[in-house]
Amino acid sequence: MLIIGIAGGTGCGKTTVVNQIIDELPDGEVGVISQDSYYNDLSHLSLDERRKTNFDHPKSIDFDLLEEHLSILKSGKPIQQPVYSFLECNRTEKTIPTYPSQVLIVEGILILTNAKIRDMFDIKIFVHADSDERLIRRLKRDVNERGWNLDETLEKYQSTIKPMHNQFIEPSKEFADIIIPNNKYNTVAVDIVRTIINEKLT
Ligand SMILES: Nc1ncnc2c1ncn2[C@@H]1O[C@H](COP(=O)(O)OP(=O)(O)O)[C@@H](O)[C@H]1O
Ligand SMILES: Nc1ccn([C@@H]2O[C@H](COP(=O)(O)O)[C@@H](O)[C@H]2O)c(=O)n1
Repeated sequence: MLIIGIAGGTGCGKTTVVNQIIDELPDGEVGVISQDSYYNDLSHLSLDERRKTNFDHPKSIDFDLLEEHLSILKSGKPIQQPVYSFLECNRTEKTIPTYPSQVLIVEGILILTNAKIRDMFDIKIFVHADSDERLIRRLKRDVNERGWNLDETLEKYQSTIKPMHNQFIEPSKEFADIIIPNNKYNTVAVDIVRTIINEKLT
């Protein structure tokens, strides 16, 4: 199994790049795991308390479970990937059966910050977009899709998202084998990654 890790700050375009990569590949040959599925279970907190959680710190992620799941998939067995609700700020009771595949993409803001997870990747990619681009994309998404208003998003950006990005995410860029500039859609970079994957699949 070839495991590709794709990191980068919030709004840099990780999900978009992953979708562009897999869009033209044969169905079911490339599996995808999102770091978001592995946010800690916060069922013991009220929704109000959960909404105040710092979701940009490495401690917010259950890296032990992610590591266990990657090992199981590597050994050829399926896992039950947790399903995360951004509106509830918590894992749901649902899981998605995820089967071993020849190629597995793992994406998330913090995945290159954890040494054990990093070491499981054959290829490490960091998607870069300037912070103003990322903030604009993030504002639109949080307000339209994730249940936050403009003031809440800006407050969160200044109090946690930006400092956590500078402390943990940006420094993890040094572990990347490939950096994809993504202020604009980067079809050349996407084609290169797809070529690497196709070589593995043939
Ligand atoms: N290169 C790009 N140029 C303009 N908008 C983009 C680009 N890449 C992604 N977006 C948009 O930015 C938003 C965040 O992208 P997404 O892929 O969800 O980022 P991430 O997964 O890194 O948080 C989405 O609305 C997406 O359509
Ligand atoms: N309940 C939550 C949990 C996380 N976030 C934010 O998601 C960002 C990471 O996801 P990307 O798709 O942007 O990579 C991260 O910056 C968290 O602040 C959230 O808003 N709500």
